[in-house]
Amino acid sequence: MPEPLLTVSGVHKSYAGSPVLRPVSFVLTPGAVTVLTGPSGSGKSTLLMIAGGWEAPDGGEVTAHPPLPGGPLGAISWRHAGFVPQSVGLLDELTIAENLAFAARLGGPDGRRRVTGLLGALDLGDLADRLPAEVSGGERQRAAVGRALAAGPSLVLADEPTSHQDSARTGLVLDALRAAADRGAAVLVASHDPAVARHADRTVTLDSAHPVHDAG
Ligand SMILES: Nc1ncnc2c1ncn2[C@@H]1O[C@H](COP(=O)(O)OP(=O)(O)OP(=O)(O)O)[C@@H](O)[C@H]1O
Repeated sequence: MPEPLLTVSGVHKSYAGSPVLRPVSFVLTPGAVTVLTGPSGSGKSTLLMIAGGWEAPDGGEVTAHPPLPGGPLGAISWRHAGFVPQSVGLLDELTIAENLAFAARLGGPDGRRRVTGLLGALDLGDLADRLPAEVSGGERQRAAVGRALAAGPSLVLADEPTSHQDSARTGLVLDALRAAADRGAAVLVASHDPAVARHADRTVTLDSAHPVHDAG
């Protein structure tokens, strides 16, 4: 069993005194896909942001071994942490291929080959030259998955990356994430989708920060 790449230890967060993430501890290991589940509002997105260093926890620690190089703002650099935001967030003025190529530039000389492979693997080959506004929501989401993987990061953080996919395309997204793990990335996927959970090597379940009380 490889050593963990990232150790999350007792991390928790509140906003305005109200807990949004209960204390959670787990490790992410190179080669493994870990699926993060939990009720809506249990803090999955918040935890992904904390894991990548884009948000600070109120307590607990996230430690990388060896330390992952930081970008100028203190988060893990995009070269090392590939992120699929729930909001997708492609650059509107660039084509689908250019969005991937832009990220791939961070990943060295294999970038162009990696982009071509990802476009094919994510069923985006015919859409490569379209702008994000000219493709569907699911296609934009798959492009965001491709962008996250294009630099060959050692850590992949994906927030609901199959929420706009049919079952066949869910399989393509899961295969792409699995391929990233197979080449040594530690992959963390937040998802409500049972198909994603079935694909997990490990599952981390968050407790509800705000339990829903039965009105009756
Ligand atoms: N900037 C913020 N200020 C205040 N509250 C916030 C902020 N960001 C998130 N929250 C709250 O924190 C809680 C956790 O949000 P988060 O998006 O992490 O949950 P989630 O598990 O990803 O939810 P979902 O499954 O619905 O996407 C929610 O109750 C949300 O309203």
